[in-house]
Amino acid sequence: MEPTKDFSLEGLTARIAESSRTISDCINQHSIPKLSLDADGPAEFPVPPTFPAVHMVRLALLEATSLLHRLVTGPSDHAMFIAASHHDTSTLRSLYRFKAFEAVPLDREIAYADVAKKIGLDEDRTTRVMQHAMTTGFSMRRSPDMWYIAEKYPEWLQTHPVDGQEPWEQGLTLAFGKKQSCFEFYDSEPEIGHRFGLAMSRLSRPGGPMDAEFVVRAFDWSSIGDATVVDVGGGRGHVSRGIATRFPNLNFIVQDYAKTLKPGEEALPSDLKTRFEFMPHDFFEPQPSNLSSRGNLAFYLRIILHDWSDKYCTKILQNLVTALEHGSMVLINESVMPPMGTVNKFFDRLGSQLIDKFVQLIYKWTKLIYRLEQESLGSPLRKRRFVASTAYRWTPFAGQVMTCCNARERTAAEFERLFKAADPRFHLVKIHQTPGSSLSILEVRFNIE
Ligand SMILES: C[S@@+](CC[C@H](N)C(=O)[O-])C[C@H]1O[C@@H](n2cnc3c(N)ncnc32)[C@H](O)[C@@H]1O
Repeated sequence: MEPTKDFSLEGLTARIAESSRTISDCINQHSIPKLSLDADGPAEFPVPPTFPAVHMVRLALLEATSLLHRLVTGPSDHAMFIAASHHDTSTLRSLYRFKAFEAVPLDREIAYADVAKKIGLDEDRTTRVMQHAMTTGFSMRRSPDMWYIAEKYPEWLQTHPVDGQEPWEQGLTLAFGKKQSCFEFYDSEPEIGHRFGLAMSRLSRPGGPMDAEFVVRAFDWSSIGDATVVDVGGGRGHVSRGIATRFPNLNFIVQDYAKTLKPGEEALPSDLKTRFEFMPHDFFEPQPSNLSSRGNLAFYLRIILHDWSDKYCTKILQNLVTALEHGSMVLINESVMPPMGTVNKFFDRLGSQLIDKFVQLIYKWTKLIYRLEQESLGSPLRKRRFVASTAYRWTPFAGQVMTCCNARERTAAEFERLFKAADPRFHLVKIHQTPGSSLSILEVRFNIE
């Protein structure tokens, strides 16, 4: 479906009607569960990926509905809603903090007064907070994996107009009065740290936006031969486990904070125990000098660099160098942002990993890839086969890492610059992308052009 050109009320509504019909027809003809917001309705868009054309239509429908909403709202009300949208997140946070989601049964209605009693808050404010949350579409029937929302970020910007690239230069510092990186904060607040660990594993769940299965498919892990993969900042080792079960030639060292590693080590299935080591290691320290005695090493960093500013990413990369040999492989598993304006407007602004899977198809079909490569990489890299992984620029993560970590999501060109700044011997060889994954694998080799 061609990008929307007619932004009039009539043009957008006609497009919405047409797209809706296509989706309904597909659902009816193939006995697919109907779209529904009921508690027992499908949790995700129910049309399977085997109907890629319908997913493109869905993308067009989301774009048109989002534009229609903006059109009808009008610029000044739209700006006002954006300015007030932090109340949406703050009410959800309140509900999360008081475990209100757990207090609402799945199978029956409950009075506000009873929720208030369960969570230990007064009825009036419980009611108001819940009602506000419900206006955002929350049915109050699921417990969300909440991310920290740095409401204090605008205040930070106002008082700190120069970016020192330090990880504590963000909203959390103002909100909690502690000059800490968000990871030091999680480490000092066990309950929140635990929640973050759970959220990370959940994002990688089967069918989730960062399904670990994509890691297995994006890259031919058998190509690195008999090797030990060092999963730097590997959390509970959940992603390494997925790779290990498919590639028996690989052993794994999972590095992270001791507290983070512990539940992963305890949950490791017995058949993987001989192939895994959980090694507490701070990635701001050089890799242990005895690591090279482990034979062929490959380093793997998944969703690590996006948590840090360039200054700190440079240190993380430089700390690998003591353990690298000529030709060593460093695999960076991250979102690679496409340039602004090259994607569907809905995703430019809002982002959604759910639809991302189909955008690869759009790229293929519309030959956008070549343009993207040229625009994002510039002439020296033009001949290489780079494929932008994510179709959206402003992901929830881009906002999250900016406001909570003083960090950033990066384009392919920004990654390339980062590798060179860390050490000119790092060479970005290829960006591996699997349709469906919101993350790419950037294959970096040490000292090999
Ligand atoms: C965004 S999570 C990614 C976890 C895992 N790689 C994944 O893909 O799910 C970032 C991880 O970096 C870890 N981390 C943060 N600072 C660290 C440090 N200085 N040294 C080692 N690990 C660190 C965190 O504990 C967390 O597990």
